[in-house]
Amino acid sequence: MPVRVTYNSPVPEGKPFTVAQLRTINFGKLVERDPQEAAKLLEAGEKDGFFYLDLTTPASKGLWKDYTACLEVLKKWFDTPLEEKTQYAYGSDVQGYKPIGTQTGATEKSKDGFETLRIAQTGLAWQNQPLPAAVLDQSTLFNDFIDKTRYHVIQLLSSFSDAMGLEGDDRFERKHPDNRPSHTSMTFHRYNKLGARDVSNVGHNKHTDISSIAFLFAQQWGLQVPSTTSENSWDYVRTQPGFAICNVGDSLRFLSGFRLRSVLHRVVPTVEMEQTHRYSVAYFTRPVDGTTFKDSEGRIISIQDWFEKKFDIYRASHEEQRKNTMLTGGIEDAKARARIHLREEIQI
Ligand SMILES: O=C(O)CCC(=O)C(=O)O
Ligand SMILES: [Fe+2]
Repeated sequence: MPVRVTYNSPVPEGKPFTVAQLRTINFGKLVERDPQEAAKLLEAGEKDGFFYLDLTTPASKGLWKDYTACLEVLKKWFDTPLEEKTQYAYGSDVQGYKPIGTQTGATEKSKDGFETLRIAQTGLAWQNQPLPAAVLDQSTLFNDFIDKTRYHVIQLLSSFSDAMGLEGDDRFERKHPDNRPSHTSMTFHRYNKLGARDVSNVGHNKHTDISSIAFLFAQQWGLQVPSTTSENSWDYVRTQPGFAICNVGDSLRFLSGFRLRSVLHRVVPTVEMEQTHRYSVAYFTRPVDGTTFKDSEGRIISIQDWFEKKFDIYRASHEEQRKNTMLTGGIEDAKARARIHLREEIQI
């Protein structure tokens, strides 16, 4: 029986849709080093690869509030003319502006439907690729937001290490020291509403993330993960205020010897996006430069190489993307897909 709900639907009224049921991890309990919560985190990492992180306790230091304040700044900035925004398009995949349509879209032959402003880990201070004044004028706010998000991610990495019994240099957080360069980046996305993009610009094609952990703030429908039950069908990920949506990326999958799951996901236009832009903010945490691991093609590869190859694949044609395991990490077969433990059928 469909469940009655009170929130908006991603699809036109009366049409059914399915929602992935993810585990929720309490950040406060991880900080207290509660072994049961760390075990639950490990289970979420092994089985689903995606989980909610409850940021509503004091342990989160007001992170959600910082996110909403930064988002307001970016919403205004995204509304400035394209010529203004392209001044910040440095061709970098960690810093500055990316216009719409540079990657493949969610449907065959389409291009992506989102623009981004990226802030590299130390990017607020970069003189050679400066960020827009709107961001630099609020650098304390943005620095706080990045630092607090990072604090959460390092805790997650440390809790994964605890739950897996890792010691010394094998611990995941040890691959992410603050004082070494990395390709970590805070990324603000705007998925343009229908009138503000070409119809051939469609969402964000299926992929796994390069990151060790991707830490997502979103308040609107659009994100999907593969359905547990049928090939080629997808479940929506529900957003909840005060909760981040976290996922394991390729780097952590590889560093964990394939024990943790890096899950396929994509973003599709929703009914809301006929009228309204969709915004999401992702902190893509990447191990420091020089970190190596065995990838899904069996090669020993550095994080910088994986990063470059993966971005080439994000930009390649759909046909090119199908030629190897880089885009999806080789996890598209039915067995690998059928892991997220429950789903809910909904009709509004
Ligand atoms: O916008 C989202 O909800 C997810 C974005 C995403 O998957 C990505 O940028 O890698
Ligand atoms: Fe992603």
